[in-house]
Amino acid sequence: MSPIISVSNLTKSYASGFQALKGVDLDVRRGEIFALLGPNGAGKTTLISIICGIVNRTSGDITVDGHDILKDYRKARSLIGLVPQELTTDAFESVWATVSFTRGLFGKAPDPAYLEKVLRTLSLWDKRDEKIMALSGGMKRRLLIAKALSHEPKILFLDEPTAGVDVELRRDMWQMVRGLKDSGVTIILTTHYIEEAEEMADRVGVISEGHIILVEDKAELMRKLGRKEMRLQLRNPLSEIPRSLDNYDLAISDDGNTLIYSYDTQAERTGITRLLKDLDAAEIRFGDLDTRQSSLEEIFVSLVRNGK
Ligand SMILES: Nc1ncnc2c1ncn2[C@@H]1O[C@H](COP(=O)(O)OP(=O)(O)OP(=O)(O)O)[C@@H](O)[C@H]1O
Repeated sequence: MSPIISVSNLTKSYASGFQALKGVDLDVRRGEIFALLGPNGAGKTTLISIICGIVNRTSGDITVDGHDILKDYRKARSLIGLVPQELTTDAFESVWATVSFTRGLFGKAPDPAYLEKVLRTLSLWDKRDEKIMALSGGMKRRLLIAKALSHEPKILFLDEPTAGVDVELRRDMWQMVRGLKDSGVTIILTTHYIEEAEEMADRVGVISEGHIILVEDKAELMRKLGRKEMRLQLRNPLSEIPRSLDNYDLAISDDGNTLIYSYDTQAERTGITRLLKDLDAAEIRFGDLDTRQSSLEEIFVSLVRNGK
């Protein structure tokens, strides 16, 4: 299937001369949730603003569902809903007027039943006659999403959708985004919260200093780069690791009570059986043992560090 968004060799230099994007290639697949991760200033907002036609590119090509975003701007833009980081709507408008107006801006015929469905999904139906200024922060965020959906886009961009949102609302928003995916909308989200990507994304792209340094299936990424740790609670504290165990990637906790063994999840052998034998030979006894897998956060931090 052809990608729904295709970006090739995209560059962006701002008027200041700063080069925010340095030759970005990216395909977004139809119907997926794609998470774009990157540290502050990496170029995430620049990239999505260019795809959405808010910022001009310097060079490169972008198509949205086959439509060139410059030559065929109106068509390309009509397929996209953008949820920006901040609300820019008139505070004196009502919720209903805002979503109706936005739909009209895209030249779509009125469809109160559709807008009602959107507002109900976002738990804003009861607030439809409220003025925006009377909404809570969480409701305002949901209104941004309702606005972005008002013209029935096929693609939804969410720029930091849950920044500064409490845990409960974050979970609600995740659920809502999953529901949108189920209804066939392709979703691209930028986020600082690795947990969000870990929870939601089908694929993850990492951007650093204007380069896409990696695009991968989330599950594959975690399998490939993930490391596991086995933690052994020692019966007697250790101050140093015996020489006989030099071949293992071992560390001791600060208090000396835990021995930590790191191993590759992809390696054919974990080395655990051999390690346990060698520990026995070195007369190191332990009580409890547990394992943990590295998180996407740890993977991300090491990627960005190495990608520089
Ligand atoms: N209008 C502008 N003029 C000059 N430089 C800009 C402009 N907008 C953004 N930049 C610079 O481009 C770089 C990328 O910014 P961008 O907002 O795309 O990053 P980001 O990855 O979205 O960051 P954040 O996570 O902090 O939102 C930054 O160094 C920023 O300072």
